[in-house]
Amino acid sequence: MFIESFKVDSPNVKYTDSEIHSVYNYETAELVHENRNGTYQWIVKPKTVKYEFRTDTHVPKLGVMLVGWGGNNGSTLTGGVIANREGISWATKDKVQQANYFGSLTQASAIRVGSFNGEEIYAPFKSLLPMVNPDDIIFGGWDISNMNLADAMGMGQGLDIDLQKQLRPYMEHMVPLPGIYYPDFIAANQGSRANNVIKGTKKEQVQQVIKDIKEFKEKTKVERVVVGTANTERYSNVVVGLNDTAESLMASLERNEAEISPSTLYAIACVLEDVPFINGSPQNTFVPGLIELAIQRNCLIGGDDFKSGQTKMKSVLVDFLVGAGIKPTSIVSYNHLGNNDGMNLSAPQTFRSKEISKSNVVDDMVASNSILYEPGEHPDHVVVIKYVPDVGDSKRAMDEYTSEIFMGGKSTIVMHNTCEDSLLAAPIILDLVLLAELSTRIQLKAEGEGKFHSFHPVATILSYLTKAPLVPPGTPVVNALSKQRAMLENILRACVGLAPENNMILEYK
Ligand SMILES: NC(=O)c1ccc[n+]([C@@H]2O[C@H](COP(=O)([O-])OP(=O)(O)OC[C@H]3O[C@@H](n4cnc5c(N)ncnc54)[C@H](O)[C@@H]3O)[C@@H](O)[C@H]2O)c1
Ligand SMILES: O=P([O-])([O-])O[C@@H]1[C@@H](O)[C@H](O)[C@@H](O)[C@H](O)[C@@H]1O
Repeated sequence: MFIESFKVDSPNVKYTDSEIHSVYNYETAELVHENRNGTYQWIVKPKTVKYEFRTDTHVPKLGVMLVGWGGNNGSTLTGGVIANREGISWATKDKVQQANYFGSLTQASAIRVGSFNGEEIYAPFKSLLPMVNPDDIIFGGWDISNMNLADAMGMGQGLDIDLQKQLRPYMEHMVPLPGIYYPDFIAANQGSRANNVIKGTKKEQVQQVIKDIKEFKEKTKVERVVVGTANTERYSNVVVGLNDTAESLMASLERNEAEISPSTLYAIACVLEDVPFINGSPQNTFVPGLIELAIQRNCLIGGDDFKSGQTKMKSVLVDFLVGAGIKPTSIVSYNHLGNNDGMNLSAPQTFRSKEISKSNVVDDMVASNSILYEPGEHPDHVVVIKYVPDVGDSKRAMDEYTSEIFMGGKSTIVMHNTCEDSLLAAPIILDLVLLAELSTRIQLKAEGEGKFHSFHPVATILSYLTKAPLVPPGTPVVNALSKQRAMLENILRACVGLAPENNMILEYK
């Protein structure tokens, strides 16, 4: 059975007019290596840590400003939210289609709440804690192209024509603010777009972005703003004295250093303005100096690179294979597509950013099983992306997974996936901004800690949505999709006094 909402009745949770306060016993375990009876043994010591969570239940009016707003994903997301907000339906060659948020974890997935008269009860994921209603989001942002959002949506080829026609009146007046443009960081084929750029030094550009954010807040009266990047750049060189610390990065800004990328400049502006910043693109926007700056100023940053298609599937399949004791020995991921990101990725330097973010996704799963892999051993892993204009946003992905099975056997799994790239990514962007905003309303305190505090500013909680999760120094990177989703759901369950979903359903055993 499915219910729309619920409240928890437990001594571990208290609802007030302004917050949800919960107490949660976090069950974990620590190991010691001890000499027991003359031989060393690994001893596991279960440990319970009492946490308290406080969630501010005031849901703010949210503004979302996208870097690359006039791109395929930015225009598609904007159009999709307007279509949902206005209840637009449109004719396709198959049927009359209603607007929906399919592909969004927060808007279209469910959680198991418990049982009622022996029946399993499920509820919307978004019913766990008060979240922003995406229909209410106010969009804005920057682009190096001054194309209005209606025309940009048309270029994107993601949304049906009849829908685009209905959306045009809402979007044709939306024009991105001038962006920060340095051709060295993107493919040369992007140069023809650059007719809408902020002049001045890098410091002046940062100051302009801060001014843009302030003016956006004033004009729209939004209470909170979250910024996301949506444009692929080449990696920035990380250099001691240039961007390795917050101090060196800010000094480099003063010196107008060429190696500070546009996306890092936007990120600096956001951190200085205490605006959560999400990197949906593959490059290392978050150079060490920027990470240190965000930590110093306790400003949420999250990324990298939306996890939407091949890589999302890879983080499921490799987890299944390794978890089943099957040894992947080669993984070949090929895709071709014809959208502007595909054209941008046709340059070696920008492709390299994507190759990195798509390749590291199996590292944690491989490293978790020394029965299958010797230390340092890993599958052959190849990523190929080709630009084929004719297919537009309809990405064609082909993956081949070869594994060793029982007694020298071989298993080869081949997958083919065709999808509109922007229709996969847009709901991911939505989840990222909604969950980033929600996480800034959550405070926690472990036993022994004197006071409540926010989550660590490097938002590991968002890792389910990113190909290459950004984690605080020393934190393990988890890419397995099921673990990432369970982590996110269980943290939100703890905030409302529900136990982690352990799938044991002992009542039926
Ligand atoms: N399925 C997906 O579409 C998917 C999945 C994962 C990641 N991504 C990433 O999301 C990002 C956006 O994808 P897209 O399809 O919308 O790309 P896009 O090329 O259509 O849009 C990028 C936009 O950014 C603009 N831009 C470039 N440099 C800029 C700058 N310095 N400042 C402001 N604007 C700038 C461009 O003019 C363009 O309008 C890319 O980095 C892509 O790799 C997309
Ligand atoms: O999400 P995913 O399918 O693994 O990876 C995709 C790439 O293969 C594609 O070429 C690129 O344009 C998209 O931005 C996305 O990053």
